[in-house]
Amino acid sequence: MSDTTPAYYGADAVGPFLTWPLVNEAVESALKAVVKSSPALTAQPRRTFTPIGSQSVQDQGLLLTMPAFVGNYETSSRGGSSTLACKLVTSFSGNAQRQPPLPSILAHVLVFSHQTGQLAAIMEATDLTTRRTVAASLVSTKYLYFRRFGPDAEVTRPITVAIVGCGVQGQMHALAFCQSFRVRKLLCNNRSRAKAEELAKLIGLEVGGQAVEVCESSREACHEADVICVATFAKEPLIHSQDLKPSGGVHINAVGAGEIHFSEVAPSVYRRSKVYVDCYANAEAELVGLPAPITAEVGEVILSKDYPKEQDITVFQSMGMASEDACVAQAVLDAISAGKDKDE
Ligand SMILES: NC(=O)C1=CN([C@@H]2O[C@H](COP(=O)(O)OP(=O)(O)OC[C@H]3O[C@@H](n4cnc5c(N)ncnc54)[C@H](O)[C@@H]3O)[C@@H](O)[C@H]2O)C=CC1
Ligand SMILES: O=C(O)C1=NCCCC1
Repeated sequence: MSDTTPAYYGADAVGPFLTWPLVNEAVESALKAVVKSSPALTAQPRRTFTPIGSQSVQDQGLLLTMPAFVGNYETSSRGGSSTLACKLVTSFSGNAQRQPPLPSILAHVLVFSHQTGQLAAIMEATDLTTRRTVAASLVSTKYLYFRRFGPDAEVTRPITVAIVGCGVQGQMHALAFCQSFRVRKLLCNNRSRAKAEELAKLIGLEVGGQAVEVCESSREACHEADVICVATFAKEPLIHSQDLKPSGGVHINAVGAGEIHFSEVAPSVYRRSKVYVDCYANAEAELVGLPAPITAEVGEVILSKDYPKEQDITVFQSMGMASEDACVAQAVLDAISAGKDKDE
């Protein structure tokens, strides 16, 4: 009988493969694959939320189950690829206050053979989750912000970036945006100043010569920003219409969530904005009450090239979707087995 024990890949085994080219490509594939008109075959049922405790869901913790099949999606290395996976992820917003602190978001992805249904691998996916979420913001910023200024703007155009919320997501957004785009200034704000200062220090160490400012308020961080990334557990809005650059031409990656996904950004901002999502199906379930209509899925914009206008305010309402995790996990597995083949 063949060995059916799934391979286990811990964080140390997965980490070296989570490069920006790999993660960005896999996430862009997933964003396109969920679009109805795409040639890929995607099944991404609604994720489930299991609240732990009976008081405030957000304070107690959540377990999310996130299944997806993405069939026949495009990759540069393999042509058409398919993946079947389910991510199990917990969100405990109090973890950062523990001694020693733990990440608020912890995850594993189970990857199955899409031909036999056998469980092929279990992959630690905490860092994968962080990076694929940042990749969704990078890809969205490329197409929803930069492309409004022309085909090479993501390489040529300098931007000022605000990071509101300097936890795991905020830190990784800051690093990746400075490494991927021409960031002339990075403005950081966090509820506790110490975290914003920690991030400024990290950027100083990792990205030589980067101009960074720690701001007392989210307003101060946002007032001259072209691109804003907000990733907190705030239940009340942190970003208001009057905080934005008066000239318009602003893109917001709204990544975090309080009790609802859109709690960090004020209704006054949504009402002035074009709002884009990763996936309509999730939005139907998870963005009930969003104060503005949804303009399109990000994948639709990539495929149609129907970019926003220069002065538009755009919001990428990032919920996170299972297809992103499945495509990234599959790309990591492919890279691991390509490495093994080379060694043999
Ligand atoms: N859209 C997506 O795909 C994903 C979204 N997330 C969300 O991103 C957010 C941040 O996650 P992490 O960075 O991992 O968490 P974290 O705990 O590492 O960082 C959260 C940061 O937000 C700040 N914060 C918390 N509550 C706040 C409040 N009420 N007002 C202002 N600031 C507050 C904290 O000081 C902390 O620096 C969470 O809401 C999480 O659920 C996480 C993973 C994927
Ligand atoms: O997509 C994910 O993964 C998450 N989304 C919302 C918050 C927890 C993790």
